[in-house]
Amino acid sequence: MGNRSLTEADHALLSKPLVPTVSEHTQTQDYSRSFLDDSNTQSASELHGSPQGQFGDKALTNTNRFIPLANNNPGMQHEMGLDPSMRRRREEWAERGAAKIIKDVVDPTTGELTKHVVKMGIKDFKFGEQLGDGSYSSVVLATARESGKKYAVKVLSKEYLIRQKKVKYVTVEKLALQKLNGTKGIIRLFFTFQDEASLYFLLEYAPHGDFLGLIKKYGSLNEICARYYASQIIDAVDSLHSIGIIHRDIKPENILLDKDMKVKLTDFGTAKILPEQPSNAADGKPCFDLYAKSKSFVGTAEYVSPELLNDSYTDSRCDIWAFGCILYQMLAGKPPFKAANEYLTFQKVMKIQYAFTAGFPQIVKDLVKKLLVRDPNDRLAIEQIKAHVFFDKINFEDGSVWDGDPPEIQSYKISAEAMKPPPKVSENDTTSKLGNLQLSSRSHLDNTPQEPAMTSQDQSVISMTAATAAFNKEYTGQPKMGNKLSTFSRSVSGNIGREKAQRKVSNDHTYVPPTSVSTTLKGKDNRSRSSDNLRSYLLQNMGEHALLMKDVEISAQNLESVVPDYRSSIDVGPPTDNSRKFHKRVLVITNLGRALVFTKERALKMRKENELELQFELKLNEVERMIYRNDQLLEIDAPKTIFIRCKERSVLMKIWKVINSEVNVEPNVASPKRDHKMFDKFISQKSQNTKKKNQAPPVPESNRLVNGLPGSCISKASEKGELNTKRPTSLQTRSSSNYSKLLAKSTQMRKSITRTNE
Ligand SMILES: Nc1ncnc2c1ncn2[C@@H]1O[C@H](COP(=O)(O)OP(=O)(O)OP(=O)(O)O)[C@@H](O)[C@H]1O
Repeated sequence: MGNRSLTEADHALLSKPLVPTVSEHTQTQDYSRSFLDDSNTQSASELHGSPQGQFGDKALTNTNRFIPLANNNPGMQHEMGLDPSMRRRREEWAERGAAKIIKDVVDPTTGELTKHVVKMGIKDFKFGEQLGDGSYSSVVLATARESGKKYAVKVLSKEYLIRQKKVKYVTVEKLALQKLNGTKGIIRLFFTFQDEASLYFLLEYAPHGDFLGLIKKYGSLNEICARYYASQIIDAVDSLHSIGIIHRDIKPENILLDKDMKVKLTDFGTAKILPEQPSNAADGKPCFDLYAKSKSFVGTAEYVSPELLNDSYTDSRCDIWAFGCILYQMLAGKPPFKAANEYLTFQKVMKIQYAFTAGFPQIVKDLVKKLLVRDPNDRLAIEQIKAHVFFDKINFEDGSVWDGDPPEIQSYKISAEAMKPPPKVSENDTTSKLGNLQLSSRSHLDNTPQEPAMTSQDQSVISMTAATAAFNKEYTGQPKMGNKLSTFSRSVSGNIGREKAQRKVSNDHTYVPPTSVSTTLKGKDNRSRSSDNLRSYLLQNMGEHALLMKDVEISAQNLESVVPDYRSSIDVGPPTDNSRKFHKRVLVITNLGRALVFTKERALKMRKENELELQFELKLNEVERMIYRNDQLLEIDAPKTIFIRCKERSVLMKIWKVINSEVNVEPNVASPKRDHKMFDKFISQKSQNTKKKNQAPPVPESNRLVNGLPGSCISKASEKGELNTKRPTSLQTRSSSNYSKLLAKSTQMRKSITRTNE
């Protein structure tokens, strides 16, 4: 044992076994009384004379964790070789640390049902494989000797908990799980017991592992799967919040999949249990202040909310942020904020610097954009999430979200459907859905009403149609390059700014095809109308939302002059930082063939950036062939022919790949010299170069940040480079003040390194 003297909480933990917490109804068991008695509570004086010191120290000499070994008869094996006093201690602990369960026993002769108190401890289970490893526990599969039922046992070393000052996490976890007992979507805690070295949480076994494993296995999840799991996750989060519990570390590893492949949230060690507020609600429902600020630095870098990093607080809305990250991850296969180390990840989160992957489904994108919002007040509330058009077919009220069979797991594949803008939902529909979700009954909405004036659906419709209308309007005028692009370019500040800008252009929420456009810009003559090398003309409007442009041509020369640092960035995303500049050059080809080309120009003197946007749409099912005219020009033959010229061959290749994945048209290589191999070679070279360019500046060995913190703070294991292969770990080991100091230090260090490199 370490030298640190025990705190009151430590004493309590060590002396008072964690007692049964929940009821488990089986034929023979009745655990309806979750807490039986405290008779096994040990006094402080007893504690000092307890076997803890001797046995615990011995058991924990080599490891911080005591993990029960897979065994068939631990009683026998373990007792062998123990000296009599140790054996006595062990027996004492088996008695003292056992959980006491009330069991219904049927008398075989009389048939009478009587209640028996049964003690359950380590000896009652066969331990099997290790299921997982957390930052302060190991989780092992256990089979009840009597019933053969499988459980997951979370094993926590007492000494480790005390040494690492994590006793309170265990207490919180136990209390939270007790409070949540029986709640859908939450892992069930049956009971807890302890022996001299460890605490044991007997948990419901989730045989399908964690959600991260599922995403990794399939690479991503399609919309159907994402909807299924996201609806369960958000419903579970809703339940937590309504019971006054904030999870604060929601991430795919903490979402388990039970035997029916349904969601079970776990790991409540860093949860916040809110005190109940006086309620005058007629239904007598408990009331909690879900907006109460908490300053603890908890969570996991990739899922931590920006308010914790920027303003050092969180409230229940950090769970909504994490939900947004996970939703993104389901479709994209990776979290939105991810960098080489925690420090860089934090930087991204703080700046809300993320980008949607190419082909990200529009409807989910619309929702994610409203979740990954810096200001928690602007983030959708749970009721608004549930009312989002993505969950249109989900009934959150009747519990059916938990009833249906899970869909066949499939990875996300771009489709024409996915690229459609989110359907317009009338305000009435949304209001009634929100109403059905009993908005008013939610305490956090009672306390701080959010303004659901504009639904997410409305906003997205504005966004999409206004973008098109804006484009049409601007493009029928004189498209100009560079600084002259006054009407066409815009400085974008986040999605909201962007939508506002678009709304300015189109005051109407619905898109009216601008028929005049097709007549003003028609035929090859239009090329000469352009004052620069960027030529485009609109042939006709197809359908309600389609905008078909022919001969969109961006000359390599032009691209170079407009975008000196134009690289093969194929990505889509909102402006990527908060400096009100649109930094990304984006080319997106959607399945509707809607291509957006964003470029930027930095006028050095003016320190201004201009953005240029081109769009065209073509119907993929009408694509007949694609031809590489040369390595900078791709011809797409459909009823109308589209030429895309771009200096970047990899861009063209990507376009071809995206279109090809839908239409299966082999590209003809016009020039025999340039075959696919050449393209591939070029692409791999290019991506290597791009990777190099995008890498963070080299950090001197001595100053290297490990896990976001100066290397000196980190143990050797991390320095060996295990960091990147590890799953994201929770930050709960650092206290808020320590963390702030370290973050400040690493920020400072980073700055000086960057300065040096500059
Ligand atoms: N009930 C369960 N059934 C199956 N596997 C489980 C169960 N509980 C936990 N696991 C596995 O063990 C891992 C660690 O569990 P858990 O997150 O509860 O530990 P922790 O020490 O609290 O971790 P963290 O570092 O996230 O705080 C999980 O990611 C999961 O893979």
